Amino acid sequence: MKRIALLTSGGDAPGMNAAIRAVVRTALYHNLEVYGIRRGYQGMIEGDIFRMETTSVSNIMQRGGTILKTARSKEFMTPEGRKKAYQQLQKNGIEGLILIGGDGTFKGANVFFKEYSLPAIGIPGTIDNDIAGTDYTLGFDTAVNTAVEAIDKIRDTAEAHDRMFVVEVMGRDAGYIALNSGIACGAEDILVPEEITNFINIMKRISSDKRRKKLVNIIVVAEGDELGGAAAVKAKILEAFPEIDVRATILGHIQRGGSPSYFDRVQASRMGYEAVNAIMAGETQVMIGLKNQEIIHTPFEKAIKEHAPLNLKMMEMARILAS
Ligand SMILES: Nc1ncnc2c1ncn2[C@@H]1O[C@H](COP(=O)(O)OP(=O)(O)OP(=O)(O)O)[C@@H](O)[C@H]1O
Ligand SMILES: O=P(O)(O)OC[C@H]1O[C@](O)(CO)[C@@H](O)[C@@H]1O
Ligand SMILES: [Mg+2]
Repeated sequence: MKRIALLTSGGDAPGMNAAIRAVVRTALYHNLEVYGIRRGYQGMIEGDIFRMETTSVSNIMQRGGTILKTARSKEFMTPEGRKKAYQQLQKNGIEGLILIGGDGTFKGANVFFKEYSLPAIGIPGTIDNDIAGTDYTLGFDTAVNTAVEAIDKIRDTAEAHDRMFVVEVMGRDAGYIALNSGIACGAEDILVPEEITNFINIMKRISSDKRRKKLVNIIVVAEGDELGGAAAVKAKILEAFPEIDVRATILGHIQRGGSPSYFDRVQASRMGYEAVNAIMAGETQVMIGLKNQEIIHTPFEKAIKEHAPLNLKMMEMARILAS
């Protein structure tokens, strides 16, 4: 293999730039030519491809976002779109791909490989931490720390006013950010999509807190919880307790930005380095992941079929510790 290409796709995540740097520098060390594709699969379709050198990745490790930009491409979901993408890769002599993204990105890679047999290696980059076959996805650590800093600030004002807050964190179908930021901030309740929320229990807890004059309450809800987000949960609380002073806050995209933590930078460096080694060794359709702190290779098929399980024992622990 002489020439590979690299892209970031789906939601951006802190640490993507550190992974890009690791891929480019490792590839160049092994005399592989490396091309960057801007805006994920959409840029692949449009031929937005450029040669990368060692200086292309200088001074990017500490930056959030992705210098390659990212996108969600509807066109790549169609056979015609993927055909155009393949033609662009052929035109540029690309023999292998390294993809940094979430489960959707690897689903796309899987379909693409079935059609065109182009080798591809994945690096899990999503703040959601929801990919099976890895304990960790890039960006999760930074995103949780951002959420924790924000919720701590919300608790200050909640304490000052004796108020209840419902705080919505990201997680379309995953409760990792909610569970971990909730534990770290001592949230009184944590609502996640992986567990059916028992609202009766929440009402019982609020009644008992009221009896013992505990008025400050933080409820962390993942955006994908079946009850709905912060606004829906607030409305349900007011239905049951119209007298309670409650506010809803949506943390939103603040969780996706910012300088990556040391942990995200180190894991991104390890994964980027390993992705190049894997593609050079002739591997394909595997995602580089972490299990028990060690690098592992997981087939895309497995990574996309399952949802990473949430440790529900930690939900129970969180309830006991916050009681
Ligand atoms: N079944 C599929 N077939 C072809 N392409 C797909 C498929 N699923 C996803 N893709 C492509 O991958 C892109 C990224 O997927 P998606 O938007 O789900 O984000 P992701 O990679 O899961 O990241 P995140 O969840 O962190 O935002 C999609 O915009 C689409 O172009
Ligand atoms: O606003 P966008 O870019 O569609 O992304 C929102 C989604 O992306 C994620 O943050 C993952 O990156 C999800 O948790 C969230 O639902
Ligand atoms: Mg996803």
